[in-house]
Amino acid sequence: MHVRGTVAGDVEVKSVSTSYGESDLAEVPLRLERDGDESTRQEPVSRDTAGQPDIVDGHETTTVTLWNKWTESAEYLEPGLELLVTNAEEKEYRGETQYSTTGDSYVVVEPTFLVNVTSIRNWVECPRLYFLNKLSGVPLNYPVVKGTLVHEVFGDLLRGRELEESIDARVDERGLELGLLGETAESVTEDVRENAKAIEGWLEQGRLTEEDSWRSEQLLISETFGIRGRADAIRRGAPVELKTGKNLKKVPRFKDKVQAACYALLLEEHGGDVDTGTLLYTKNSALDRNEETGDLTPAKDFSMGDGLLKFVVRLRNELAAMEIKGEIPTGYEGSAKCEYCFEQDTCMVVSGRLDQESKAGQIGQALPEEEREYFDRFYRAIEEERREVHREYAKLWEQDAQERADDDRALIDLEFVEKRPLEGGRWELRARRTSGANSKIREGDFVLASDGHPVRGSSELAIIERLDEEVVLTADEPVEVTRLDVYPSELTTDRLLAAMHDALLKGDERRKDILFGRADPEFDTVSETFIDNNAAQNEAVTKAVSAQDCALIHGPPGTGKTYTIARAIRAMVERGERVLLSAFTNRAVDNALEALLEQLDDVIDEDRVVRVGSESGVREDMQSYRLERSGDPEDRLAELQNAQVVAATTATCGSRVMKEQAFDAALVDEAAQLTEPGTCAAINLAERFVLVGDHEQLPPVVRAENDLTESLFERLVDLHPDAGVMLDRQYRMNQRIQAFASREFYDGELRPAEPEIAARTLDDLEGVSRAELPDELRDPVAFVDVEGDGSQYTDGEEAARIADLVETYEAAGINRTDIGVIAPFRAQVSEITSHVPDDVSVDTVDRFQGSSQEIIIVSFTATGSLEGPIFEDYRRINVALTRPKRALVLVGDSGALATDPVYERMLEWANG
Ligand SMILES: Nc1ncnc2c1ncn2[C@@H]1O[C@H](COP(=O)(O)OP(=O)(O)OP(=O)(O)O)[C@@H](O)[C@H]1O
Repeated sequence: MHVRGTVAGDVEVKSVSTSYGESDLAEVPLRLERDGDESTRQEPVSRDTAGQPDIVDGHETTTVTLWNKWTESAEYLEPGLELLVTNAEEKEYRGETQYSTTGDSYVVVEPTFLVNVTSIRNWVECPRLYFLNKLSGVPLNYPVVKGTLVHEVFGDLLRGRELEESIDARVDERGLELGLLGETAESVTEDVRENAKAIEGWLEQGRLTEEDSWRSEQLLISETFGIRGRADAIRRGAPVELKTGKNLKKVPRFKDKVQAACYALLLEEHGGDVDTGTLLYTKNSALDRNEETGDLTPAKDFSMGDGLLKFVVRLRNELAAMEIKGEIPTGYEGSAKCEYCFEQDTCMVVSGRLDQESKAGQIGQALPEEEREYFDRFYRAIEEERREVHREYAKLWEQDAQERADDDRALIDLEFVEKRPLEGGRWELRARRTSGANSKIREGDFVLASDGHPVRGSSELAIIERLDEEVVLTADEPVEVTRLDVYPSELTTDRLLAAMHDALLKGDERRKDILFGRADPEFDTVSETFIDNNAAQNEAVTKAVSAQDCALIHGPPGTGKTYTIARAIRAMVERGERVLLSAFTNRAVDNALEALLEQLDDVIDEDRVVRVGSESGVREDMQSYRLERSGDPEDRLAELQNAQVVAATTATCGSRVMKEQAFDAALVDEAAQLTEPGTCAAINLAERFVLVGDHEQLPPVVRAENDLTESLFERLVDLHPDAGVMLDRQYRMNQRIQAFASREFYDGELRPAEPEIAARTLDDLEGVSRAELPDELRDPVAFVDVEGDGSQYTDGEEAARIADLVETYEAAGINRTDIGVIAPFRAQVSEITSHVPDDVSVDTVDRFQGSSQEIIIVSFTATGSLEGPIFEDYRRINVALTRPKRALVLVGDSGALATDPVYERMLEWANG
């Protein structure tokens, strides 16, 4: 029986005498968890449990006794933490049902906190090392790249690829990284070959006996133990870990055993019975027998004892509890000796700079207090964001398939079509969609492809190659795919942390003075005219070009932000500077790049402009600028180094490759949609920076509510008003359309750039006459009152009315592709989509930001009262109302809207 609940009070640890001698025990008051609908709940399978375990639920508080070594985990317990005890024993005590651990029990603290296997491995080495790794990320260095290559070749060999072919292909794929490291393909090939020999020899042995069954790298998630990771390989159901180092002892290193034991736990949860683990030290086979003494066999097996598995769970508990409590490890938690640690210096520097307690001690001077306070705040905020990612993982098993689909996180009910082996041992999987449901899942995404359940079924990490009526995926191993789930990734969180670390601990002092408001940004004198028909744009370019530190360009909708950025970059390029162009989304990067290419036409050669990004992320017409990663290291390096303009998303700016680059200036578009550390990822790479954005439009997209919700752009606009310029002439909207937004969000300062813009109407479109429209639609702004159907997130009546409007416009000669419909909820987007023809674009505000249409129809989806979030943030309504050029139609219940002052003013304007 499993017992799960929340710690409800103080935990008492004590020693008692039993018939076996002195024993430790901890009494934990636990408020038992109440689970959902009994009939639909599936329980995880667990070690040593025949059949389905029962879970005790209800609301009552009981006592759970943890015996012996589990008292170590009890030490970290605090009220509010979640606890799971597997295979617990039930007993009656003074009329109360209580529970205690048995010999088969595991005690898991905060099981939904999914700890990565590599984190546990780092933690056992030293908890402080785990923290340092988390903070600074893994830099680009040869051992890391070589390690990755050897792992890739290992996977290829297991999938039956030929050794030399695999090495050549894998080394080729890493051309760019190797180039940056100054390596040649030949020397790396040789190095990898030496390591791969160990693998091949060992595989051969296995094949001789014909007993081996293999599979390559597998992603495993345990909902019971709160662990996830990717095992390098599984042989006869047992984990095999590859290490590119040497080990001349008979037995594997302890930390390596711990890692293999994590995979054993994961495999057991998936129905396995693991009694051994294998470590393969590939360097052993490259050593010279005459020079080395010891056991040179690469493969070391060990038996997977119960004690080790439990030890691993206790380690994981310690880590999870510290993270949940937001504590930072000091190193005293473990027994490692600092003098043997390669990271001792780094550890001391970080401890010194941040004034953290550390076993290694501190060196250097502490950062000013306000910077340490900033670090603490943002560290916490980023970790909260990580928790949200962990919650996303938990939803993989907490929600059923339909809930996942409704939440837009899965494509379900696919019909499996076929699996086809690809060259190089990978697989192509095909499935047919049985419904046209919308989903977040896009081509190029990593997804969990499963035969029904992403965690409990057979599942693989796959890439979506194509997504229309049919889904085409590629994966390492075949799976009869019937369902795809969004794969939650911590990569963004990891990069935010590293960007903050770099900005604070490696950042230039002057830069920090600016960021913390200790100094004012300075400007050179530049008297050139860059743009002669728009004074604010000209001032913005002048500020960008002359900035010694930073410039901030505030660009309301349609004011030529992209144009201004392009013009500024051209001026910088003409001055011989190297420039980084970045933005939050790939789409924005490509848009800006397109505008820039026009400007750069006669200024520099095309090959000096490089777009860094993945094939699926970069727009079709920008592919020719995309930096190829594979090929000869020297050529790849030259291509990047030669580039005077590099364009990449801010996430990519945090990649190992981009972190090696340096620029004179970084220009960041859509900066108001970026968190502070997200912005730092780009500006860390440059001497000075220019942020362009509009804090009256959408804020950063984050899961948690904390310091990450305000952009650096917005903060700096307040902090350094003199470094800012607001573009005040817009090139998009008819005068009538822009009036409300200008008044409400831009102090009435926004105006049409030219009389023709102000006077735009649908009459300007070919074959269109407003005279053919009903009276109420002739004005550029119209309000259509619909009472609505009373549902919370959808409104069928509004959807039907919108379908009529589309028909009316069509009858007046308007192309359907010129109409956009914006709704506040995805459910209403689906509802409207099912009412209107396919070529009308219907979406949420978030997906419309940055684009424009001739006609925009807004569905408010509010009935009766305004309770519940409609466009819950006024910035969303600003975006929605500023997308159209020639006509805007608002559809909603005027009674409900009039209850909010902003919407009331909107109604007055629309009806005016
Ligand atoms: N100084 C200018 N003279 C003439 N046309 C301009 C000028 N500045 C911008 N434009 C035009 O105005 C339109 C909008 O410009 P742009 O796309 O740069 O705006 P934006 O502010 O980036 O828009 P959004 O708010 O959608 O991000 C474009 O067609 C652009 O060519």
